[in-house]
Amino acid sequence: MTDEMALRVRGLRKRFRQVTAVDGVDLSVAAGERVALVGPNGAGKTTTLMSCLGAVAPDAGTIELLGQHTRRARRAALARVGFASGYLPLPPHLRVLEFLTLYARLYGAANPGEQARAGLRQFDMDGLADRWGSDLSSGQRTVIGVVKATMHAPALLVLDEPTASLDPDVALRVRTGLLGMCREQGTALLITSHNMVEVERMAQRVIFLAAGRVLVDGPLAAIAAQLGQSSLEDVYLRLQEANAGGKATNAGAAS
Ligand SMILES: Nc1ncnc2c1ncn2[C@@H]1O[C@H](COP(=O)(O)OP(=O)(O)OP(=O)(O)O)[C@@H](O)[C@H]1O
Repeated sequence: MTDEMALRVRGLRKRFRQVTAVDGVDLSVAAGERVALVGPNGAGKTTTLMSCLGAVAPDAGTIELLGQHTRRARRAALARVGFASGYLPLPPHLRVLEFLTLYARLYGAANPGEQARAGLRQFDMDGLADRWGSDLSSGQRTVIGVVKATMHAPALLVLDEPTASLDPDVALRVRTGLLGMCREQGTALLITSHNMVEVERMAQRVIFLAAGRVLVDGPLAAIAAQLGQSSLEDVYLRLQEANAGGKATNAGAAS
């Protein structure tokens, strides 16, 4: 882990026609830190992530990825970032190992086949190596997407609802693999999820977004204590209630 920030976003704004999706978001993820972005449907989580990754062009704001301003040096920064979500497709006419080996080659691995196998082992998914992309279930495709996103040991891993379509056993394997990787390699993590148990297990800090704005940002224990709640689920419901009533709660620690 270095002193370099993995991600620093300031004043991010994005509007889609009549909808303000992101309305002045500031957030940061330190090197090696695990942060969850949570909030109700339509809060602006995916738009924030996509802006950070360059897939959405923001209307305003600055984004620094791994010390690089994305307007100037996005490509160099993105080479050290991994991204996975439950909605990315897989090529149907490649076997899983071929697909991963192709990516390992693109990542510049010295031994792409071995790197692909190691990626599958990390998530206990060796059994899928010879399966065709077209034959995988949506959950299996999701896990292979996570393997693809992590094989090159990224400095920052961005995950958009990575376990939404996974059964509890596979979701546990994915979480265990990810946490092991973050600890061993010092990978920073920015994850969105609607599963509050998952957020409690994966994240050291939680950023709660509603209507495109950050309501709370801080370690879960500090937020829970400040709001007098015992679980993230209760914190979530309390914040959503306050936000719906127009009383945004500023319970957060500074990012
Ligand atoms: N390409 C787009 N065109 C028009 N509106 C969009 C587009 N993408 C997102 N939006 C709108 O922006 C708002 C934020 O959407 P976003 O997908 O970022 O929310 P989210 O927090 O990720 O939601 P969810 O939890 O449901 O995935 C929503 O009102 C959505 O309808």
